Amino acid sequence: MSERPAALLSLDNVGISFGGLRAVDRLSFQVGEGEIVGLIGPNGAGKTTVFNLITGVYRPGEGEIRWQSEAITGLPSYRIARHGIMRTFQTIRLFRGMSVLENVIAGQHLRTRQNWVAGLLSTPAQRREERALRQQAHAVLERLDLDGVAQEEATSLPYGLQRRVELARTLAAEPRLLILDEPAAGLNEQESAGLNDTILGIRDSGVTVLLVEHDMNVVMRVTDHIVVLNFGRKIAEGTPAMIRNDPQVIEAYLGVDDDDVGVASEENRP
Ligand SMILES: Nc1ncnc2c1ncn2[C@@H]1O[C@H](COP(=O)(O)OP(=O)(O)OP(=O)(O)O)[C@@H](O)[C@H]1O
Repeated sequence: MSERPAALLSLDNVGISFGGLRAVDRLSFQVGEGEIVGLIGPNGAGKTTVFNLITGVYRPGEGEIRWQSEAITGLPSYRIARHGIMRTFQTIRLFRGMSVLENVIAGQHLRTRQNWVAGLLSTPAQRREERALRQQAHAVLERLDLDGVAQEEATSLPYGLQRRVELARTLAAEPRLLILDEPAAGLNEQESAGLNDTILGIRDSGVTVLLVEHDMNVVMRVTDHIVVLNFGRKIAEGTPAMIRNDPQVIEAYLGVDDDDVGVASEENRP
C-alpha cells in the first residue's frame, strides 16, 4: 500500500454527545497534505457533526483536533478559518442583487488586510489591492469555467452554476483545506461528472480536500482515501478499492441503496 502524505489535519479520539445521543464517538483519522479524503456514511452517521467539530461550530467533548502539529481543538470558527480551513455548504448562500464577480470578491475579504479607514479614504494602496483582488477573482472564475457569467446576477443562474459560484467564492479565500459538503447534491449527471474534474483540479492547484458526499460516483472516482462512519463511529477506512469491498461498509449501506457502494467497479473508473 502506498504511503500517505504527512497529516495536515488530524482528529484523535474525538467525541461529542447531544443529550443522550453519541453523535461522534472516539473518532480518529487524518487528512494528508494534498489528498482528497472522502467522509461517507448513511444518513445520521455524524458527517455534518464532524465538519462542525473541525470548523469550530461545536467543541468536542473529548479528543484533540490538530492542524499540522498545532492543537486547534475548541478554537472559535474565525481562528480556525485563519489557518485556511474553509467549507462550503449544502444550501446555496449567495448574495442577492450581486453579480457572480462581486460574490467572489466578497469571499476574498475573509483574507484581505484592508481596514475600513483605508476603505473610506480610498488610498492608492487600497486601489492597488482592489485591482489585484479583481484579477485574482477573475482567475478563480476562469478556473471554474465561470468567466462567461461573471457579470450575471448570481442568484438568477441555474442551480448547478450557482453551486459552482459558491465554490468559486470559497476558493477565492485561498483555503489550504477545503471542506466540501455534498457538492454533488442536486446536480444532474453531466454536472456531477464535471464536478469530478473540478475537485481534481482544485487539488492539483495545491488545495487539500475533505469531501462529504452521497454520490458514490464522485466519491469513488476522486478520493485517495475514504473514512466511513456509522452511528458516529469509524467502521472502515482505506483506499476506494478497499472500501468498496469492505463487508462492514456494504452492510452499513444495505437498505440505503445496495448499488451505491458497488458503483465503482473497475470499468466505471476513469
Ligand atoms: N445540534 C444537534 N443537537 C442534537 N442532535 C444533533 C445535533 N446535530 C446533530 N445531531 C444528531 O447527531 C446525529 C448525527 O447527525 P449528522 O447531521 O452529523 O449526520 P450526517 O451523517 O451528517 O447525516 P446526513 O447524511 O443526513 O446529513 C444525528 O442523530 C443527529 O440527529
